[in-house]
Amino acid sequence: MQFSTLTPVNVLTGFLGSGKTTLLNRWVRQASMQNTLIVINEFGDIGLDHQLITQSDEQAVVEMSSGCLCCTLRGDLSRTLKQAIDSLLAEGKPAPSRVVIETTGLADPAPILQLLMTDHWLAHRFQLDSVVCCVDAANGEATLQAHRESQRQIAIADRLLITKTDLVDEVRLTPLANQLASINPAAEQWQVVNGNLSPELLVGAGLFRQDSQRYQVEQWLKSARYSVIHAEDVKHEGEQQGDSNAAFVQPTSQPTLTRHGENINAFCFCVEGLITPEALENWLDLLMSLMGEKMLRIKAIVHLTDRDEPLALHGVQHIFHPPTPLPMQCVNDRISRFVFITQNVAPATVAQLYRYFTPFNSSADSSANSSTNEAI
Ligand SMILES: Nc1nc2c(ncn2[C@@H]2O[C@H](COP(=O)(O)OP(=O)(O)OP(=O)(O)O)[C@@H](O)[C@H]2O)c(=O)[nH]1
Repeated sequence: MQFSTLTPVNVLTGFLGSGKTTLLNRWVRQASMQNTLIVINEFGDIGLDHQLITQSDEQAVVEMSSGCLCCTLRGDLSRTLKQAIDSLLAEGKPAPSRVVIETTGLADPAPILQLLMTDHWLAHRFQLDSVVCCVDAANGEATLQAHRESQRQIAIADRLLITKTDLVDEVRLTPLANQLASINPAAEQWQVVNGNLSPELLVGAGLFRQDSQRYQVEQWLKSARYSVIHAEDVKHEGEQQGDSNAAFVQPTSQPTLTRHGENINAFCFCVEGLITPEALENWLDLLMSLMGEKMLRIKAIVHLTDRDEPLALHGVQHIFHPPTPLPMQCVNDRISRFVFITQNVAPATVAQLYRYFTPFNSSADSSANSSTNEAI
């Protein structure tokens, strides 16, 4: 098995004023962050954040201003990284061993993740390690109610940092923490004052861990944190009425909706038994063409009929990373698990569309054990 040599990328997001720069300033001073390239994206011609970052010989800081990386500056990320790396090499310095991208406070992180997957130059050199999102303990709840961008930043994150906890008491903190968990049940939550947090807690959420040279499947997928819907529980109308051309009926489990207008749904869809590559491709194609914009993030471990080893899939909106074949010993069973983080997509819809491409009983002839996941 060839191990990944791609440079890890950490995306630091969070709403305006949530404490990103304060955190970054502390973060990059840590010894483990030596040889990190920091990319700061700011609105406006005169960016200030980069001036707030303590610079040293060990790190390079580059700034991308005059627009937002998630909309107008997409093509500029590869150019910026390439130029920065070229000038480091020209100065006789090593290529960076990590890249941290601080987004603007209004950025939707999804397009930035997409960019890492779709830009040829980037995809062959870098891989996402974690999305870290700062949430202001004092203003977080109000921001969540008012700004869709904030909901999406939280939904897509691997780590949620509740900042400025010195400004609020437990009575205000607990509802915010619960709210964040309802939007993103799998993200680790940490409380941070003035950016003071161990850097190890910010990295290492990716599938491949550089430090251990191993794939950490369950730490990456965190499927047990989500409410679960099983393919086997979704009834096809034809199974009840003997009419294979009929439409689908509702599955047994109902979606859990957050109390936000945007209804961010995070759930895990499990399939026991092997899936044909055709069924997987057709199902995902249909999902992406019907509701790609609403698919904030998809992670999956899939067992297919045409191969022994499992595949890891990672998608953002309608874009998928090339599948990563995993060593068999990375997983404990042969259950395929799809984690969906969506905006306004009901688990029922995802499950019903899956059944559309799988003939009756195809998922029932499994020798796999039943899932160990539990609904939240
Ligand atoms: N009391 C308190 N203030 C904090 C904390 N973290 C950050 N701040 C302050 O909050 C303000 C905004 O922090 P920044 O780090 O600039 O936030 P940002 O997310 O980079 O802001 P934008 O670049 O505007 O999106 C600054 O005045 C910080 O000093 C904290 O933990 N406690």
